[in-house]
Amino acid sequence: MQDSAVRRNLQVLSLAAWVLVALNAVHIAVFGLLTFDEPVRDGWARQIATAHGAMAVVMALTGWLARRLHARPVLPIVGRILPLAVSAVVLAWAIVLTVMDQAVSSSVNPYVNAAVGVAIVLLLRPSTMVGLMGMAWVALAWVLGGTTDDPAVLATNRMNAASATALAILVSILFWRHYARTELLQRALAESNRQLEAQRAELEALATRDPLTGLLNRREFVRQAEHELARARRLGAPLSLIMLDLDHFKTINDRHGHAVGDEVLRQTARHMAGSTRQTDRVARFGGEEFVLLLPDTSAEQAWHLADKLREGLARVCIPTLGVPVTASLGVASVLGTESVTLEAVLHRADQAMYEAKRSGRNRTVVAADAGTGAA
Ligand SMILES: Nc1nc2c(ncn2[C@@H]2O[C@H](COP(=O)(O)OP(=O)(O)OP(=O)(O)O)[C@@H](O)[C@H]2O)c(=O)[nH]1
Repeated sequence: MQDSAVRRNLQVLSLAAWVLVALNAVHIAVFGLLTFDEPVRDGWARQIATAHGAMAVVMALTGWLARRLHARPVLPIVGRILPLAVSAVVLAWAIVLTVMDQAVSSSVNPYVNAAVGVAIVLLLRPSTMVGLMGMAWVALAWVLGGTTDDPAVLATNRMNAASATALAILVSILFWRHYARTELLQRALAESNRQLEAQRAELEALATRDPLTGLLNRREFVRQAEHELARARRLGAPLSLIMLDLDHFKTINDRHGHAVGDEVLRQTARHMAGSTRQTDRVARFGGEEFVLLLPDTSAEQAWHLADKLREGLARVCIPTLGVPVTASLGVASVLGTESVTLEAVLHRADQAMYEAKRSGRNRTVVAADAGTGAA
């Protein structure tokens, strides 16, 4: 049986078992206190009280076990067979009670109650239910043959039990079908939720990431940088930007092909992302141009990082290239107190980067108005 049905059975059993214990207690009290002058009736009342006592112990154990097993992440085999075993025990017990009752009445009520009770409380596969109830009815019909002398009473008891058996099977099948349909719907819903979530994540990645390098794209970078700039202004904290442009990238493309050019871009992106803090933002701004946003970072600290990046880039190994990759970097910083737009800071970093290109490439320049001068 599916895990969900077994778990649902264990959950229901952990409560239903205690309800049966309470019913057993009421029966023990009533039949234990009843006294009759006739020894047959007196003996019958003791037997009923004893049978309920035995069942109370079984059900208390069942309730305790079902609760423990239900909490387990992986269901052990005992958890899987418990609901079926309990159904069989309850039906066997009801047959015993029914036979005992024949001493004072001709009813099959205990069997009827147990059959309908099992059908309502537990979710069993239709084939299991048919087998179980079929065997129970055959057993009852057979033992009644030994305890009932009147053929009319025997016939009506067997037929009443057969009707209860059929009713229990019908109820059980209806419950099972409802469960199976709900389970299927829930699975379909979970699957479509999973697909929706995957599509949402994919769309978000498409909207915010550069597909080649996986870095933030320009639009998302600008959105996040605006937010960081406003935060820096509010807190009076410094903020720096590094603009990085690969040197002679066109030559790399022309000599080695676009695939190698793309690999250089990917390795550069990996190098940049791997050299920065989690709070920093790295983006591919377009072509072979990258940008880094460094919150809470002064111009001097940013220069150190930029130059470390530049030096590290030469060690990024692309075997087919033969020569090291180099880049020109521009650094611009703002103090928290400064009222400046993101566009203006980006422009300063861009100017500094072009200054690095002009003065020979493979170097880092800090924008003059950031206060540190060129390096
Ligand atoms: N492989 C590859 N090349 C790209 C991509 N985007 C832009 N490029 C190429 O990058 C090259 C940039 O060339 P330029 O702007 O002349 O710059 P450069 O050759 O690096 O020269 P300097 O910046 O002055 O050192 C162009 O050839 C573009 O085709 C890309 O996604 N993949």
